[in-house]
Amino acid sequence: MKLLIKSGRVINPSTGLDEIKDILLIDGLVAKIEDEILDEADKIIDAMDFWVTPGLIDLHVHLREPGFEHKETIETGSRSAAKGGFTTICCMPNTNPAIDCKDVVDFVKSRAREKAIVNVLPIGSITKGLKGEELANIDEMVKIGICAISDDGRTVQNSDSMRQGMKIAKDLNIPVFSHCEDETLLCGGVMNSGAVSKELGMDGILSEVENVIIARDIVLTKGTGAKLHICHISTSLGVDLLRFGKSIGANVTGEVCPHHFTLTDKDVSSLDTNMKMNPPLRGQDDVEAIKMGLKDGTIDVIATDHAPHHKDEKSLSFSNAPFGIVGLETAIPLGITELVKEGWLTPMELIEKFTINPAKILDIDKGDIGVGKIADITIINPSVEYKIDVKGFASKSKNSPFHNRLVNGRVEYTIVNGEVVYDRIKDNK
Ligand SMILES: NC(=O)N[C@@H](CC(=O)O)C(=O)O
Ligand SMILES: [Zn+2]
Repeated sequence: MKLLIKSGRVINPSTGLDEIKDILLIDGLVAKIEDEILDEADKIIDAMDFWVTPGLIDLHVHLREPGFEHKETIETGSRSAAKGGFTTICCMPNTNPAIDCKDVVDFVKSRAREKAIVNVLPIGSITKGLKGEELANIDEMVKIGICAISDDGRTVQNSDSMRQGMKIAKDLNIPVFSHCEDETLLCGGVMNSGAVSKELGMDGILSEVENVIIARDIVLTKGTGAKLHICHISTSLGVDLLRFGKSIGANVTGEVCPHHFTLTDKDVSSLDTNMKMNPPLRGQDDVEAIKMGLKDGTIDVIATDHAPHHKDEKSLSFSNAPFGIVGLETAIPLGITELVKEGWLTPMELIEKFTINPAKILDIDKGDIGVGKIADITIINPSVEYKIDVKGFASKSKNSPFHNRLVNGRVEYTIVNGEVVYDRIKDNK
């Protein structure tokens, strides 16, 4: 099988390449990257005016299988990923049962093999049942192929358990993804604590809830040397703590989600439950700090925290609805609209945070277009303007705060192992 991508703007952060090129893919691998390729091919994609980038990698996705298939399945989540331009996604273990032992890892891997159209890398839990105390059998899960450990959705409240988990992760050379929330400070909050929560009469979530654990885990990684990755940073001080951690040589990286650089707690005023997620939408100062952190390289990765919930669950009152929003199909347009168009990031810097940086954290040979490498590639129209429409989402769930939002940028093709798994025109007929 030969696939020829013609005349696209190839943006490859790992080599700094940003030029118009042709790319030939043969049998799942990149065979040539040249100014002009005249070889015959089974299929030709005209990528004129489009960006051709390494396949996007999402470190933070909730696929909900096993246990919550009414929200999403590995199959539908992978279709949503493909439509969003992601060729590799890491799935969080807060399923039922949790991904906390060999059997559940096996199950996820075999479902992914049968049903997923993108690469799915399971994340194992740190503690059994995500209960934050007794460690899961991390060693046996690593042997059969988890890419990281995390209790995401929860924090390992017990600092000693977290430290022991980090020591094991360090020995096994896998990263620890930390969802940062001190439950003793939480007090049942449902949105950011501040003027807006007061006005609405809603219980607030202090920034301290998040910041205390970010600080704790940086301290713990400084001691253990484990590779720590801070999930979904939403606060200004959280960005400063990450910057400080890096400055003292801690082995730490961090991610932010598109909603945290696009929206603020003012958007919660409507009490739309699609504005409810964890961590919550914060203040304008936090949004500015996140954008500064993205720009100066403190924040390594943009991840979606794709958290599908059924419409009946999101129809509950704001206080009772579950935390979380879908994100796979809106990440690239929000990144282009809010960060590139507004001058915060160059296209190269944006793509870096979706490709080579997450690949480095996972220590996998992806996120880089090079001759001989696996052909995972995303093709993006960066300028087209349109309104996001949740009805078109491939995800089973539609819980997005971005319905009807005017954006620029759209994924045209997603290619995994040299095969087109998403073709906008063909797949939306
Ligand atoms: N982010 C969320 O609001 N929800 C996530 C859990 C998580 O990522 O913390 C979920 O699983 O629904
Ligand atoms: Zn989380």
